[in-house]
Amino acid sequence: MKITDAKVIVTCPGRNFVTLKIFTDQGLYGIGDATLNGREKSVVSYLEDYVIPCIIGMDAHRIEDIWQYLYRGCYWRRGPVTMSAIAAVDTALWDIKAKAANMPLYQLLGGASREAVMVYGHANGADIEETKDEVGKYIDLGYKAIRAQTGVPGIPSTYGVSKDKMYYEPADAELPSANVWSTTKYLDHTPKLFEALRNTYGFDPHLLHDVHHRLTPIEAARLGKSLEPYRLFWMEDCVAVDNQESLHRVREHTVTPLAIGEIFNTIWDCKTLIEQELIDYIRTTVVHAGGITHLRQIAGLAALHHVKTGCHGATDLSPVCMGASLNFNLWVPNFGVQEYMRHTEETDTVFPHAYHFEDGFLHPGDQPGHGVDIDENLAAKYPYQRACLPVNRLEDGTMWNW
Ligand SMILES: O=C(O)[C@@H](O)[C@@H](O)[C@H](O)[C@H](O)CO
Ligand SMILES: [Mg+2]
Repeated sequence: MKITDAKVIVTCPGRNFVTLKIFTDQGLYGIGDATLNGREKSVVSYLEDYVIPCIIGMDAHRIEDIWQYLYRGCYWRRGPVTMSAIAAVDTALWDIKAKAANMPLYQLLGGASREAVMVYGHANGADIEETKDEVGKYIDLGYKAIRAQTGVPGIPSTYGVSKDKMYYEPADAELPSANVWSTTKYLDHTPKLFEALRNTYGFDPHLLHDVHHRLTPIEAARLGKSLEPYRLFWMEDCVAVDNQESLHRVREHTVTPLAIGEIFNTIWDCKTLIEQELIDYIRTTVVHAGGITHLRQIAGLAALHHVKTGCHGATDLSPVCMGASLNFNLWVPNFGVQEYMRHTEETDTVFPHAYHFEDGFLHPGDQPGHGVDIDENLAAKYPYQRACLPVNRLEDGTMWNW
């Protein structure tokens, strides 16, 4: 089955999405997500100018070979732009292969290992009271796992807290908006949130929290220790892990489970953390980590070291990524949880999909392929709008991690 053509579709139904569509000589097509929040056009160019001309004429069934061709063949390996572009090709090809087999994609991976995929939602509020109410709303919706973020007194805006409760989108301006950060205030406040949540809702719901790369290892160790009585499902991105060995410091002090990896792109970015058993959940996802083909290898390495998957699933990952990820998650033996930040209604109509939510779980559906399509006419009504992720400074003006 030959690849006859491919095109990139950029649409902004509330936020930007980049989608690759690959056509074949058998009339089948497949789609893959190539969205890189705040840097979308670099992946568009990578695909249009370099990848698409190479893959036209190739055999669409040779997914592994095409992956290796794009990875080894570009010489400049790894990185978010390259790996998102490769992921889009890979996802579209798995979609095509599953359609050709007339099966949902998870059947090709090895079949379902579970009935459905546990997901976590995002509860957030300006203060502890509001966050408590929001967590309650997610419990009422049937969620078994909930991420909780709250505003910190004395800091004007905090990561993870938004007005649009269901559809949080941090890329909010043409130029990066400026946030202010205080580690001292955050470290004092956060345990109070989880104390309040456990006092109100007990220990049944899984509770998660995202630190978003803001602490040093010893500060992260202190936070992990102070959260131990509230038995979190995980503490995410507690430090910026450019220096991965530094995670030993956190591990030495706390048994709060750790999740890292949403900004990783290859198995090589995960290797130290997994092999040295410095994390409990790996956050790599289909779109930013080279597609199903590569994610499968990461999960295989993780399985050897008791590390479970916890795929990134913020709104900047399109429904196409979500569909592929759910097929992957239904199969992957060492599944942990899937993040599920809901897309807006406009986004959901641009990307008709077979996946559905029920009682805290998502199922990918049983449509042939990954079960997600794109309505190109509708997509064309929402042109690209430049949007950047924020930057973050300490109270004295020093540049910090957002
Ligand atoms: O855990 C998460 O979902 C995040 O850390 C994201 O909200 C992240 O900030 C965005 O994906 C950035 O585009
Ligand atoms: Mg995160």
